[in-house]
Amino acid sequence: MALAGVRVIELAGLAPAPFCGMILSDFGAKVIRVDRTKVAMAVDTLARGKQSVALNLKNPEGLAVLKRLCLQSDVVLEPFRKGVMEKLGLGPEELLKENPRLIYARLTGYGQSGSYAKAAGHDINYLAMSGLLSMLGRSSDKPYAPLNLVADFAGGGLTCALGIVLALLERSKSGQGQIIDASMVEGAAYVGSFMWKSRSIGLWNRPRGENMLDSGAPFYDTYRTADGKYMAVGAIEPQFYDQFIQGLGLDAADLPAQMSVSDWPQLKQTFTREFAKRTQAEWSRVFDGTDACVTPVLSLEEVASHPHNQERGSFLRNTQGELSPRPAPVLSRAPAEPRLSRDPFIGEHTRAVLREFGFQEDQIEKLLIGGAVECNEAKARL
Ligand SMILES: C[C@H](CCC[C@@H](C)[C@H]1CC[C@H]2[C@@H]3[C@H](O)C[C@@H]4C[C@H](O)CC[C@]4(C)[C@H]3C[C@H](O)[C@]12C)C(=O)SCCNC(=O)CCNC(=O)[C@H](O)C(C)(C)COP(=O)(O)OP(=O)(O)OC[C@H]1O[C@@H](n2cnc3c(N)ncnc32)[C@H](O)[C@@H]1OP(=O)(O)O
Repeated sequence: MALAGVRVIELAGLAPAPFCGMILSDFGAKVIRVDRTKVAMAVDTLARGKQSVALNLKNPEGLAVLKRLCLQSDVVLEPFRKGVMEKLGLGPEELLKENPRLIYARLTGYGQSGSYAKAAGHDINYLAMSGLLSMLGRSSDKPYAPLNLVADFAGGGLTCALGIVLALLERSKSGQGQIIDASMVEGAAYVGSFMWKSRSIGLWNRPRGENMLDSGAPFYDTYRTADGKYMAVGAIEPQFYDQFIQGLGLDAADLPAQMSVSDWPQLKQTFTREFAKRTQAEWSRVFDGTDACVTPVLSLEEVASHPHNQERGSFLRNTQGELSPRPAPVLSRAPAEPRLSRDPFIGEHTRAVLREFGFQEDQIEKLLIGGAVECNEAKARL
């Protein structure tokens, strides 16, 4: 796998950093998640392939353990508010001084500088600050966040993983580590570069929800079918639009021109009426095998059994029976090999990891007794 041999210390966080860690793990890195002690249950649902060590960072011995793990690793991934790691004495200056090859990734909402740097926030706040949220939503409705996909995951976890991979690549030439300042505001804005840069061609001249790609256009929207499901239409180019109109059983000569914006509301009504006449399965049979760019809106329960996804093996099931997307993209020689075993219990690998990092048995026992670390091997064996 592409990242085999890379050792990552991931400080447990909420959603973006766990996703970043899972990407690295899926592609072969050894990812050790540092959890708190005395926690009943892991809230990281993106823990595929990770190991868990439970350390009490408010205990000087626990802190010393973390420092040792970081100094013997390639990457540290931290999801805390600006200044937390420095307060612990584990800021990048300290660690890079002792391990100059270390890649120190800091995944935050607002970045390491600026007046918001220390403020609490979540995806919706970062999305709002990126400018993108103002663009998202239906006509005459308020802005609408598409789950927490854009800032937390695309602009946060994924962008941070890209930064780590770039830093690893650069380190293979320079021998030097570096600090990654991954701000979800900036990551989200960057993911939205097309929106920014396509303003010059007038793609976003109209109010929210009234442009071609934001559900304003009748040929780029979803439509309800007779069985209460939906079809997605993305028939932008004229040759594909023609096939769409044909599939609906309409005659283009009876309709206004595709790009006549003032006629879009009327066209939407026509398409709405037509789609309501058949079920999703019936419309899928009409459009499958054409270039009309019309597809069923599949539920999470349906995606894995759709023939196309099934043929490619796009979803995988772990040993617990849970279904999830397989890692993307697919590399031809060194593809991801995601683990199918269950996620780790908190502290399941404390002892094994400490041994691997050179701690002696008597030292481990002392750390356990003193409450600096916690071990849950027994729970894992039940
Ligand atoms: C929209 C998403 C978030 C969705 C996540 C939801 C899925 C979950 C959110 C709440 C969860 C529920 C909740 O926890 C209650 C239940 C708990 C139960 O166990 C499970 C069920 C729950 C219902 C649970 C269910 C789900 O998990 C939830 C619903 C997002 O947008 S995520 C993006 C958030 N933003 C960022 O990540 C940006 C960077 N980070 C930050 O800005 C801050 O970290 C943040 C997120 C604002 C949190 O601030 P906070 O004040 O809490 O922390 P920090 O200032 O960062 O400081 C951390 C302190 O913790 C100390 N520490 C860390 N590790 C250890 C350790 N091992 N031992 C000891 N101490 C530790 C660290 O030293 C800091 O201490 P100080 O404050 O003293 O410096």
